[in-house]
Amino acid sequence: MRSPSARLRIGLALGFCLMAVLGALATGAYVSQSGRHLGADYAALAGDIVRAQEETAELRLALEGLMRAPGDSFHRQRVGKLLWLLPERMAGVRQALRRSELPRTDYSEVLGDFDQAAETLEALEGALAREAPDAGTVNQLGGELESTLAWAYSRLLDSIHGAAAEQRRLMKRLSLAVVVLLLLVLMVAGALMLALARIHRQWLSLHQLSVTDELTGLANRRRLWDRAQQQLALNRRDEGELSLLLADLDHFKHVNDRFGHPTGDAVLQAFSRELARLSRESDLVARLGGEEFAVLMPNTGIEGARRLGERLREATASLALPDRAQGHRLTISLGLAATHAGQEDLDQLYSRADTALYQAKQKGRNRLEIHTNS
Ligand SMILES: Nc1nc2c(ncn2[C@@H]2O[C@H](COP(=O)(O)OP(=O)(O)OP(=O)(O)O)[C@@H](O)[C@H]2O)c(=O)[nH]1
Repeated sequence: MRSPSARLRIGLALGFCLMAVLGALATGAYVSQSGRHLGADYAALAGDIVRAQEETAELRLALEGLMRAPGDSFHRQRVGKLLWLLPERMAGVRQALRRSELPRTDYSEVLGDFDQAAETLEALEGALAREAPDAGTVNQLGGELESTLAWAYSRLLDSIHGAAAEQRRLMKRLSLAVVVLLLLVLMVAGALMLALARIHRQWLSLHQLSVTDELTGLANRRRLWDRAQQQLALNRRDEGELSLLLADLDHFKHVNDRFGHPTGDAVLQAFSRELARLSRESDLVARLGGEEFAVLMPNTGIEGARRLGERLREATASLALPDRAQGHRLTISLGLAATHAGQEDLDQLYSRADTALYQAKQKGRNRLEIHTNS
């Protein structure tokens, strides 16, 4: 037994396949139909027909002229030429029609008219071939020929104009379809770009959150670790120095117990601001957790780092605390270690700085201790 959601998925997939097949069939039919219409050269065919119409009328006039002046060689030559030209023209139009995209039903009657005109033409040639052609017969046959062909050609022109109009309609529809398609593509591309930009923004803010301490806005332990690893790798190449200063607020439990946890938070935030203010831009200031902080100082040796530590220790003692903690004297203990040319890994450097911090606590707090590598 399939679950309802599986059935729904199968139904959707089948529906999609059906729509895709129907869409493909409809598109194929439309494209082949349009292709036939769009590819047809109706202008050339119409041109041939108009010329044939003119020549038919010309034949009748030439016949009348010849009957008025039977000895006139100009009329004789003209008639002779047109009698040769007319069947040629009909054969040409016949062939063009066969090759054209016009449906046969549109011109089958015209082909019948052509057959009839061919017979009339034959009779006309017979009448003209007599020694003394009868003007009445010749003019009558000429008139019949003209009216048969004029009617046939005008019906043909109507069909061609209809087909050409259809061709123009198709062109318009196709152009509209192309514009709509283009707009759709642009809309989809735009929506895709917006979605990507949004995902990218969300990813950036998520990444930022994952490396930031929520309470203080400082870097967190993970960020400090990443940055320290990079810096140690760099120092191995440029033989630079790297100092790590650990700072731990003294008797912070007492702050929480006496003023409450929210005030303790506010004290941590005030201290963080001071720590960030006193550090250089190239330093990385982080909260490692609880009341323990760290400052990673690239290209800084023990002496420079010690000066920052002392400044920080003094600034903490005179730090303006939140109202509820007024009267409390905040102090910190600091542990410092430095390494040269990335000789140690981060765990070793951290461990030495932590040992120095432990010593500072042991020696009475509110002091800075240095762990040298000797
Ligand atoms: N308000 C607040 N307190 C915290 C936070 N994280 C840790 N603490 C408190 O920090 C105090 C740390 O106490 P201890 O580890 O005993 O250290 P301490 O009291 O500072 O004593 P020493 O480090 O030995 O000077 C505990 O009371 C924790 O509850 C925090 O995010 N906010």
